[in-house]
Amino acid sequence: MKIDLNFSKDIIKEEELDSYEGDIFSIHNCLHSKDEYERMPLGWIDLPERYDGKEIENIKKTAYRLRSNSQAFISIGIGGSYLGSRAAVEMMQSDSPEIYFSGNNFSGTYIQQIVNKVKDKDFSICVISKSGTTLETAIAFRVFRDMLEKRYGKAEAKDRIIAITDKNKGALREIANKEGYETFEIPSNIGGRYSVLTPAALLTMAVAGINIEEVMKGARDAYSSYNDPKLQSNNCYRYSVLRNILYKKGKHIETLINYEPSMEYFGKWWQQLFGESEGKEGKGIFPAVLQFSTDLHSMGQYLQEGSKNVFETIIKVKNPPEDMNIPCFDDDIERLNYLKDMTFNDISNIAYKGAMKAHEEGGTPVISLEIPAIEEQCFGHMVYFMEKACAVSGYLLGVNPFDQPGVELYKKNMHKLLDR
Ligand SMILES: O=P(O)(O)OC[C@H]1O[C@](O)(CO)[C@@H](O)[C@@H]1O
Repeated sequence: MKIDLNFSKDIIKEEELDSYEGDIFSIHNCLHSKDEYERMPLGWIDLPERYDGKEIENIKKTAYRLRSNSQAFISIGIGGSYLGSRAAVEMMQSDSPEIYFSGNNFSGTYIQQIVNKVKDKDFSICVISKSGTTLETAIAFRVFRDMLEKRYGKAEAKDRIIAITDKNKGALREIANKEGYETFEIPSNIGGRYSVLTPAALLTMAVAGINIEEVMKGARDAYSSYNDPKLQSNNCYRYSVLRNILYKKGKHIETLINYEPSMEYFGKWWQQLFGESEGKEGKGIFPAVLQFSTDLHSMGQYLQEGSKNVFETIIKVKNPPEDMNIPCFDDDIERLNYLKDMTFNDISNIAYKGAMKAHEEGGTPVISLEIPAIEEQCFGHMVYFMEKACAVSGYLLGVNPFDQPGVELYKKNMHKLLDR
């Protein structure tokens, strides 16, 4: 598969893109060099090529067991230990068990609601934290671990708890070793927001019935498609360059727009990926997520006539999984029978074209990415496309796209206030 990329040609000229050829060539060689691989957490870059097939088999086995003994499954984690799996589940889950996500906020209401939902069901959990110390995750884990132990006794509860964390470090690794939980590893050279193609997200996906081998196949396909140092033929690098050109033209906000509601969490995953990677040293594009046509009726006003510091990146799905005809009635009071030969997706396409034209005319540049379908291979491909585009964007901007020093400050303040 491939991601097709188009952009507003009257706002960005091909020559502007071409002028980045040399920079891209150097960044490509740097990212793929042995030195950089040893210096930076770049384990994700060749992961689709070298991943451990045995581990995928083990994930599938564990997922099979959990799917057969659980009506509900709770995936506990935040940020990179949450958003990728939720994105996949919302896009592709088709059957049971019910999947809940916890440990991603401090809301007492939210956690109580999940407790209420699973209290009369057989359930199991996985707790995901690379550092093993994230407070949101750790306290939610306490709640559900306690519930499981009270319900099933310690021995059976143990078989319903999976811990996904660093190989050696952190409190979660310590607990898992002490209690004898089954564990999977988040490789130390892959940061949280780049960890979708590791057990961090793959286990939850597999429990949701998603074919993780196909996800990896899509990522492998993307790995070879975007392993080309030539800017002209590499859509992933072209996307990074377009963003950089627009940033330099004063477009400091990028909105990722989906027309499929099931892709909302893919947008949120993308938002963390780019926000945490680029937003530092007083630099970076602010990533925002919009859902069309819903938000055309609210934020569409801003995009059309508001400050001219925004650009749009639209993800268009060529063949959405479902469609429906527009119903036709004899009396036709609302005068809608003229749509009789159309489907919902036909109208969505027309809304897409109409909004894109209007926004471009209003001075908001549009990059459009087209994917063939919402399915496993496309998901894996898109994840890899965005991860690599994000790393290249960070290098173009001159920031380290793999750290997040700003997030640590919030944690420090919170712990001080909690009197730890
Ligand atoms: O997997 P962990 O260590 O719990 O971290 C979760 C998330 O928290 C952050 O560190 C931010 O606090 C993200 O970078 C990360 O994805």
